[in-house]
Amino acid sequence: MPLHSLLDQIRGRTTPRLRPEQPPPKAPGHVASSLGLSSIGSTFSQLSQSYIGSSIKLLLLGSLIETGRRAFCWLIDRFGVRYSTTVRFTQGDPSYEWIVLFLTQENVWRRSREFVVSASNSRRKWAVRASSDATVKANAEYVPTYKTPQLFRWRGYWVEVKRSGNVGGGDVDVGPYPYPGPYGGEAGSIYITVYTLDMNVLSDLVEDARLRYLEVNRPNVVIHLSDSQNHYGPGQTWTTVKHKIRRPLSSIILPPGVIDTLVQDAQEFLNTENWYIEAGIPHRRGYLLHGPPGTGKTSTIYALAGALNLEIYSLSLASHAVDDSFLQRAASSIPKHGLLLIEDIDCAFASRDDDIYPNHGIPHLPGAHIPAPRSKVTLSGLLNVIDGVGSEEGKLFFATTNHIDRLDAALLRPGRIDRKVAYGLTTPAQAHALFLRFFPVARFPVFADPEKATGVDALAAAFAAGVPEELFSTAELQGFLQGYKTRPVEAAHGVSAWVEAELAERRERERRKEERRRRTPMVGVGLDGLPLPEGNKNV
Ligand SMILES: Nc1ncnc2c1ncn2[C@@H]1O[C@H](COP(=O)(O)OP(=O)(O)OP(=O)(O)O)[C@@H](O)[C@H]1O
Repeated sequence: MPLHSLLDQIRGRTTPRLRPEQPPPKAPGHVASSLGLSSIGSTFSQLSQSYIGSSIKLLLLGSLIETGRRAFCWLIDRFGVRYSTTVRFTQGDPSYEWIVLFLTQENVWRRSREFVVSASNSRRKWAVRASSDATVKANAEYVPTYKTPQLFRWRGYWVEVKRSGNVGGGDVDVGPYPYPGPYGGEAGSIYITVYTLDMNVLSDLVEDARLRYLEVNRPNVVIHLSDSQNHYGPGQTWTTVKHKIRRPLSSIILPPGVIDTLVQDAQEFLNTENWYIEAGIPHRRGYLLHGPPGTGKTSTIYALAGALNLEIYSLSLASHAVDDSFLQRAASSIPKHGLLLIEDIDCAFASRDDDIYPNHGIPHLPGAHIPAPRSKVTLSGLLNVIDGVGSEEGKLFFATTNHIDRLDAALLRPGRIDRKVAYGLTTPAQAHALFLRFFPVARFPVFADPEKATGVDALAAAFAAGVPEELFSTAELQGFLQGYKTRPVEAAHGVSAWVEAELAERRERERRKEERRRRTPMVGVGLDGLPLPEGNKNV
C-alpha cells in the first residue's frame, strides 16, 4: 500500500481519489441539471418497464381466461350435443296437447314469477292456482307467461323445458293454453331437452305424456277443429281442441241394428290392418251418413268415436281458408287411427238452385240475390284426400250430408265411401224410444198419470201416436220434450197441439218462400231446368 493512503487511513478520512479513467468533474450547475434529467429518465424507464410488464401480464391473463372460457363453452356444447336430446312440440300438432297436459301434471311452472291473472275457465288446464282457498280457486287462475326455461326431474333424469312463439302483439298468454290463440302471432312451441346418454328416455317421456293424455280424456271425446288457415301461420292446421263428454251409443235412437252394424264395421276395420296389407288394399275406410238435418248423423259419429277411443279431426269445406293444399296438409297430419270428419260435404259442390233456395239460414230480402257460399276445395283435391294421398293409412273417414244427390259419383264409389247410412225423419218407434229417454221408467212412478192409472210406457205410446210418421226430425221432437223435463203427462197430451202448430208454421214458411220466388225477377232457365234469378246469368 502506498504511504499516503496508509496515512489517510490512520487519520480516519477518505479522500476520493480520481481514477484515471473517470471523466473530469463538471461545473456545479451542469451537474445539477444532469442529475435531474437522469432521475426523471430512470423513473420513467422504471415506470414504463413496470407498466408494459403489467400490461403483458394482464394480456396473458385475459387471453388465458378467454381461452379457458371458450374451452369450457366448447366442452359444454359438446356435452350438450352429445349428452342431451331436444325435441320440439309445435302447436297445431296433436302431440302439443300431450306435452301441455304432461307439464301441467308435473307442475313444471310452479317456480314461474310472471303470471297473467284470468277469470276461471272450465276448459283451461294450464294454470297455476295461487291459493288453497276454494273460493279463490274457483274465481281466478294464474296463467304463467312461460318465459323462463324450467328444469325439472322426471324418472331421475334432468329435463329442461323452454317455450317460444310470440303471443300476438302483447306478451300475454290467452286462451286455455300458452299459445297465441286467435289473436295472431306465430305458433307456440315447447322445447323439451332431456340430459342423458340414452335416446330412449325422450321417447319414453313422449309416450308417458300421450298415455296421460288418453287417461285424462277417457271420459271425453276429443275433437280437433281446423278453424282457419292463418290461425297460427302457415303449416298449422288443427288449431282448436274440444272435449265433449262421451255419449253412450244407447242414447242414439235409430232403427234397430243401424248403429251396432256401424260400430262393428269400424271396429273390424281397426282390427284387421294385416288383412288389408296382405290383400294389398289401402287400409282406410269411408262412411257417408246422409239424411235430413237433426236426425242424428253427427251424434252417431261422436258416440262411435267415444266407443272406439278415437279422436275426431273435423273440418268444414265451407271455410274460405280451406283449399286443396290446406285439406291435404290437414289430412296428412292426422295420426293413425284418427277419424277425419267432413260435415256437410255437399257444400263444396253447391248446386245452382242454392242461390234460389238457400238453406244456409241467410234470410233473403225480397228481390235480393245472395250467392251461396262456394268452397275453394276442388273435387279432385277432395278425392286425393279421401284416397289418402300423402297421408298415413289406418284412418277412418266420415262425411255427412243432407243432400246425397248433389254428390259426384266419383266421390261415392267404393274405396272412397265404403258404407252409406241413410238417416230418416222420426218413426213412431223412435218417437216412443225418445220419450222413454226423457222420462225413464226408473225415474218416474209406475203411474205417471194417476187419473188414468197409466205408466210412462203407455204415455210414450200416446206420444208416438200423436207424432205423424216421418214428418219431424228427432232434434225437433227433442226440442219439444225439453219443455216438459219433469212432466211426462203434459208432454204426451200436448204433442198433438204442438204438431198442429208446427205444421201450420211450415205451411206459412212455404207460402212466404213461394211468394219471394215469384217476386224475384228471373232471367232464364238453368241447365237443370230451374229458373235462374237475376245476377245468375253466367251460372
Ligand atoms: N237419432 C237420434 N238419436 C238421439 N238424438 C238425436 C237423434 N237425432 C238427433 N238427435 C239430437 O238432435 C240434436 C242434433 O243432432 P245431430 O247434430 O246429430 O243431427 P245431424 O243429423 O247431424 O244434423 P245436421 O245434418 O244438421 O248436422 C242432438 O242434440 C241430438 O242429441
